[in-house]
Amino acid sequence: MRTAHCVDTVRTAEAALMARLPEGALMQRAAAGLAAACADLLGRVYGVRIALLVGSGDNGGDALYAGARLARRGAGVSAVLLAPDRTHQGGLAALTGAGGRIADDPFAVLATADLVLDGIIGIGGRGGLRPDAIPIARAARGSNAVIVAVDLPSGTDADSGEVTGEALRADATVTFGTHKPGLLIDPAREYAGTVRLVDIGLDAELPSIPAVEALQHEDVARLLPRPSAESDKYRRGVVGVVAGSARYPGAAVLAVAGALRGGAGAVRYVGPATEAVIARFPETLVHTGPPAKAGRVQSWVVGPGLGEGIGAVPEILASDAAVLVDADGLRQLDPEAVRGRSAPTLLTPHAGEAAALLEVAREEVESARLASVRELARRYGATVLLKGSTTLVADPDPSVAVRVNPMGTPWLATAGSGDVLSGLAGSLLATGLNARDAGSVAAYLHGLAARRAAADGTPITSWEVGEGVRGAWGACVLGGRT
Ligand SMILES: NC(=O)C1=CN([C@@H]2O[C@H](COP(=O)(O)OP(=O)(O)OC[C@H]3O[C@@H](n4cnc5c(N)ncnc54)[C@H](OP(=O)(O)O)[C@@H]3O)[C@@H](O)[C@H]2O)[C@@H](O)CC1
Ligand SMILES: [K+]
Repeated sequence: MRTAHCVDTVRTAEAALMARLPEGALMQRAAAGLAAACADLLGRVYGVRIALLVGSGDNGGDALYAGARLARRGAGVSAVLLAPDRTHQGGLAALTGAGGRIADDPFAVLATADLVLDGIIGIGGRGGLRPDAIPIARAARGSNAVIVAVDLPSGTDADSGEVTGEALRADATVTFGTHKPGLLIDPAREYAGTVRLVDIGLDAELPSIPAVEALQHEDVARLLPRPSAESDKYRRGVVGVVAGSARYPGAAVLAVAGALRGGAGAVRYVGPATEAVIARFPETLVHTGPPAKAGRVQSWVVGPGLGEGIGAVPEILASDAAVLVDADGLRQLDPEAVRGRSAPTLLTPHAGEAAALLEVAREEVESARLASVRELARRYGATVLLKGSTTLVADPDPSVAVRVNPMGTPWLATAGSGDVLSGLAGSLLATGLNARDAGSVAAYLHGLAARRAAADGTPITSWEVGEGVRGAWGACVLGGRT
């Protein structure tokens, strides 16, 4: 599991650790890890030209001490001081003592740099870059240098992943002690590039429950259902899929495709697209009457491609099975009917649907994804999976870590992929996973399936994503064992 903690938590942990260590020890650990990461990225240090962008805080101090280490190994290091009268004095002395210098002309230094270290602001920053830093950040981005952000890309918000002004887009970020939520959540994540975590000994001081966490192969492998010798199809779980319409029969087929690959023992399809479903998947149990008469299920998936036919939603919400509500099912969703449920409930909106549920503009959701998913989970008293390039899954209990899916790919932005995801997550719910695990494991498998299918750089269809779930499942189980 990759975990991320918020700034206040990091500060508290840092204070507890610092109280036991000699002054400056933490910054030296950070700088040593940062310098080593830069050396790895560059492949060599001697003769390399490095520009440090140095702000007024300790983030700049890290950059200066790392610059001093690299200068001692033969790099030509120049520091661009954005707040000359508030520069970290110890760091500056270390840099000049190691042969580094203060840049007279930032633009000339940036034009020839091989590597730029962004130490403008770290976890103490507020808002985007200030006006004096903007032309310098643009010159850095416009150069041929590799840009390495210190702790986080300057101008991005550490806690929320929001980017409210201009920020410096990095090729790599070296972060200290723990990930920050913004390094995992869009839009800030896109500015971070490849993220490397440097251990500075903070782990023992950090709370065991992070703010945000991301599953990895071994976590998924641990959560995936496995049938036992006594399992029959009913004990493995039955998922009911209420999806599709005369206008959108394909949504039913794709939701069933996902459901068949999520580990449930049987899939019941309820709706008008029985012929299309059976033609593709003869193993599906089909029913054309109301869901209540379809037979027992452990979970319902309701919504994909229903169009105007959303009459079954209240009936399904009133059932005692786990319920996943997606797409058209989210329209006219009654918060009281959702909040009153005792069985697990998972809502799976994309940004537009989430915006409608929150009665805000779609851009507001996209720019504040973490806050939006938390607010939806709170309002509906349900687990919410907010789809997107970094899909988030929030529990209604705010003390539970929000899961972020690290397996997204832009190729998944294709018609029908959400239908596959709903079926898959609903199937995992039927096997007994709780809503947060079902949603986050489904998002992971779905993303991994898409990545594998698009590995050769060609566009993929939602059908192929469904087909790829088996391979993704296998990759997690095999990867999880190693
Ligand atoms: N915690 C840890 O475990 C460890 C932390 N370490 C390091 O310390 C870093 C945190 O250092 P920090 O607290 O000094 O804050 P930091 O981000 O450098 O600067 C904030 C200053 O910048 C200013 N400012 C604010 N917004 C701004 C903006 N938009 N644009 C421009 N300036 C802006 C604001 O001052 P103002 O100008 O508002 O008076 C504020 O005082 C952390 O990220 C990590 O790198 C490691 O060394 C070791 C372990
Ligand atoms: K930074």
